[in-house]
Amino acid sequence: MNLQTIADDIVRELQPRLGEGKVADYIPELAKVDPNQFGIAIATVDGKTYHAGDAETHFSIQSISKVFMLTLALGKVGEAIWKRVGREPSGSSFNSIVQLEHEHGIPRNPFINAGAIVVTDIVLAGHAPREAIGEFLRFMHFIANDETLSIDEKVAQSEQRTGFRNFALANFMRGFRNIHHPVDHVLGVYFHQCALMMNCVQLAHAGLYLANHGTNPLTGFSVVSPRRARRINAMMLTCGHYDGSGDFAFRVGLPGKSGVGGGILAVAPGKASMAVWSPGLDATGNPALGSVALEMLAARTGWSVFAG
Ligand SMILES: NC(=O)CC[C@H](N)C(=O)O
Repeated sequence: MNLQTIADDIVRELQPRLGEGKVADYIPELAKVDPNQFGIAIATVDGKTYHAGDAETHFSIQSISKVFMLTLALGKVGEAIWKRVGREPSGSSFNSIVQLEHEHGIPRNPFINAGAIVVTDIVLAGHAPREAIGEFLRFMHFIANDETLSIDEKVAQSEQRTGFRNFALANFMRGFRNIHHPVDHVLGVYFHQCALMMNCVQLAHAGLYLANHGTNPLTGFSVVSPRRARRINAMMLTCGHYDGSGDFAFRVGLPGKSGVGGGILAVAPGKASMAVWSPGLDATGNPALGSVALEMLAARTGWSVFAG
C-alpha cells in the first residue's frame, strides 16, 4: 500500500468537486476563506508523513480544539470531569441548547459547544484567561512538535463579536452552576482555542498520540496513558461529528473530530493520524469534501476500526 499514491489520487479525484458545501459564515472572518481548497496529510505511527493538495495551508481548527482541551482538562482533574459533562452522543447540532434544560445544565458530551465550554471552564481554573490560552498554545506546540503554531487574533475577535449562541449556552449553564468563571473569561479562552491556525501536516502530527497509545512516536513523549487515548478515541467516534457522528462512523469507521473551519482530524488506532481540510460544510456543519476524502482513504487502506 503506497500512502503517497493514495493521497495524490484522492486530491486528483476530488478536484472536480472543489467548492462543494457552504463555508461557515456565522463567524464573519471564516466566510472570507476561499472554498476551492483541499488538503490531506497522513502521519503513520512509524514516523512517516505523506501529504497532498493544500496540506500546508493554515486554517482555523475551530472545534478540533475540543479534543486537545479535553486532553488538557483530563490531565488536570481526571475522572472528576464526568460530573460536569456526559459521554453520550447528543443527536443535535453543535450549538444546540435544547437538551441543556432537561439535563440540568450538564452537556451531553465534551465535543458539542456546551460541553466544550465546560471543559474550557475546567482548564481556566486557577488561571487568568491569558494564562489558560498560553497553556493551551504550549500544549499544542508540545504535541505537534512545532513551536510556530499561533492563534489568529482576527478570527478570535470575529467570533467574540458574533458568538451570541455560545454566550447564551454559557450563561444558561452558569445559571445551573456548571460554569464557575465569568462567562466572558471562559468564552475569551474558548474563542482563542478555536482560532488556532494549523495546516493538515501539523494537525496530523498533533493527533499522533491518539493513534499510538498516548505517546507521540516522533518525539517519544508520553501525552496520555494508553487507556486515556483509547477513551478519547471512543468519544471521537461516537460524538466527534455532532448529529453526523453515526453517518461518519458508517461511511468512514474511524474516530474523528470536525471543525467549522473545514478540518477533520481522524485516527486509525495503532496505524496513523490523518488530517483533511476543505472549507465547505454540509447540512450538519461537518466538512463536506473532508468526509468524502476520509471515506476514500479508509476504504483504500482498510483502516476502518470495524475492519475491512
Ligand atoms: N463546530 C465548530 O467548529 C464550532 C466552533 C465555533 N467556534 C463555535 O463555537 O461555533
